[in-house]
Amino acid sequence: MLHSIATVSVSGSLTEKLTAIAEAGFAGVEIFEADLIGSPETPETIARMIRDLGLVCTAWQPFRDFEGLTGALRARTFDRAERKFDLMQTLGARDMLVCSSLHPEASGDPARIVDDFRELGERAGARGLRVGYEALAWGRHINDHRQVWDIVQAVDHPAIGIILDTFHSLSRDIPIDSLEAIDPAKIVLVQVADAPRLQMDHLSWSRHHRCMPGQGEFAINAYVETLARRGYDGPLSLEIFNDDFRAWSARQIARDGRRSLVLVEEAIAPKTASPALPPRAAASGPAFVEFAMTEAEAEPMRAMLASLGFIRAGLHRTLAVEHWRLGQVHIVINREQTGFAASYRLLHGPSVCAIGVTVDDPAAALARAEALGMEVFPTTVAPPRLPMPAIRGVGAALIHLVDARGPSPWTVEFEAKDAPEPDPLDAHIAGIDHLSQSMQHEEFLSWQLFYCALFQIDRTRMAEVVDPLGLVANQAVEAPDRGLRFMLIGAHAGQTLASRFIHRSFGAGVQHIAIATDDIFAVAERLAALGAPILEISANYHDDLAARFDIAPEVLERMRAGHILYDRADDGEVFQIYTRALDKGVFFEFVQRRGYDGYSAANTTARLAAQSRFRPALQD
Ligand SMILES: O=C(O)c1ccc(O)c(O)c1
Ligand SMILES: [Mg+2]
Repeated sequence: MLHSIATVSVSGSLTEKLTAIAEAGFAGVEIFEADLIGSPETPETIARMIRDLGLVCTAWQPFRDFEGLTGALRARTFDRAERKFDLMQTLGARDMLVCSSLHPEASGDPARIVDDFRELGERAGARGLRVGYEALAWGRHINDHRQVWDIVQAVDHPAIGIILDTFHSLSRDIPIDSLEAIDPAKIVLVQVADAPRLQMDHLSWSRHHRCMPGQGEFAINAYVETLARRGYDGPLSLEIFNDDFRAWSARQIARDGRRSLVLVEEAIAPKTASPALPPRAAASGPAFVEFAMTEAEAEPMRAMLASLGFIRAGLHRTLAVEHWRLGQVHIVINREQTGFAASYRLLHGPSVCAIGVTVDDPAAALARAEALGMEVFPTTVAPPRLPMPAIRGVGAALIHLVDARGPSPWTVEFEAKDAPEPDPLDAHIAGIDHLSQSMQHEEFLSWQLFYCALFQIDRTRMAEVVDPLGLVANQAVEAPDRGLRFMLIGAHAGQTLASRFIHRSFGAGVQHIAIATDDIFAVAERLAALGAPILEISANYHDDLAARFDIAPEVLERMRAGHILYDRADDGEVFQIYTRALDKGVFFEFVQRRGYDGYSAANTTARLAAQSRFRPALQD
């Protein structure tokens, strides 16, 4: 199916939109009326631009409030249609989208509507144009594609067909098997948009919360699969009204859109979609987290790591790079003064410049990333360094793809010179539980799609969490065995912890490293002995725990003393300890899960309140 997108889906001027759309590899574009009206370019110039960019104009849209009128109003609307037909011919658009009427005077009488479309079909057909009728979910009389299909059949005109839009059908829970009744030859266009399931009126839901297929909760794949199986092979066109997308980079959003359509096709026909697309990468977990810092910045970092029980396990054989280890948690401090890490440090300050993810087949994962338009970072290294393909991830930091079956970088690249014995805590640390990445809310859906496109990883439900200075969106993506988990934090503009981090680091990145333990009380004791900078939790929190749960008093006292957070859900429970942030940047968590797979929103709120005590005072 031809990949198309409506100009309303991306930000900027019409020419910026068209450029971004062509760059992302779309073949078609729907010209949205408001974008054309707002453009200083003539329709002739825009038509030339569309052609020069190698695009076809899939449709001109929307033509509103057409059907069901009488007298002068009816005459006027046909006159308006003729003018738009002129425009379409200049633009090189063959198809017009007519969306169902909201006009207060419009009649819902099907016979009148059929007459109107028959006449419009005559006029369009005479010019070699077509009209597609779309049911808006909030249309005054027509708000269901089954009604439109009845009308299109009754009109029975070669220039009149149906336009389907997944949002309008699925937001109204219209059964997908109703599509089986539609003659695919009569489908002018299929618009695709996903959305989260929200309780609100359809118009607001549609105009503000649509998202790319795979970013929401609608059964887009089943919808498109039904149409493809029925023989529809016309355009698949994204039409995404989304407040964040309007405020973000047109290029990024267009790229995400293309990626989402490739993924829909992969899901419905895995064999035929694209031979260059290896399957999603099986990832077993984070292999390491690499910090870029200067020597002066490395000193407090080392002190922090040592206070958490990490030991410096090795020094790189050729570079100013250190390997720190606690259990199976590997931290790298890169103090090189040239190269990627140094450039990253210059741009973002001391921060996480790369993470490693262990995958079964790095070459296939890299090929998939490339085929999905992800940015591959060139890495050519000489021994002793191991080749480790890399792609750009959140905040332009690298994701190194580490071969699960390859040699260990810790023994090949590093030398265990003067390494101390592991800390007693070592035996209680399994590995990294998850990494949290803070980002602007506008890019939140983009990174969610990125992870789900590349890895065998799924999303959990999005949660809104309260920071004392604003709401933040939290959404985890996790591998089926939960070996690899990322928590994505979407910060709205403001002073929240996540926003302050983004300002501090000049962009998105890893803010929080959660370490899995099997004994939180052993951790609490050891951290106290080592003098770790523990985040102090309000006594009110532990009083509330006593009210909510039946916890033995002596256990509760140990939690209070160790600043341990606790939650229980179903049959599981979770214990958490947080550290203060290092230089307003990254902080650590120790987490013990007992049959608890979530990310306690209540504890996140308590933790954010505790962290908020260290922010600068607000200015009036
Ligand atoms: O929100 C609207 O008005 C609108 C316009 C055109 C469409 O195709 C659509 O799905 C919605
Ligand atoms: Mg639509």
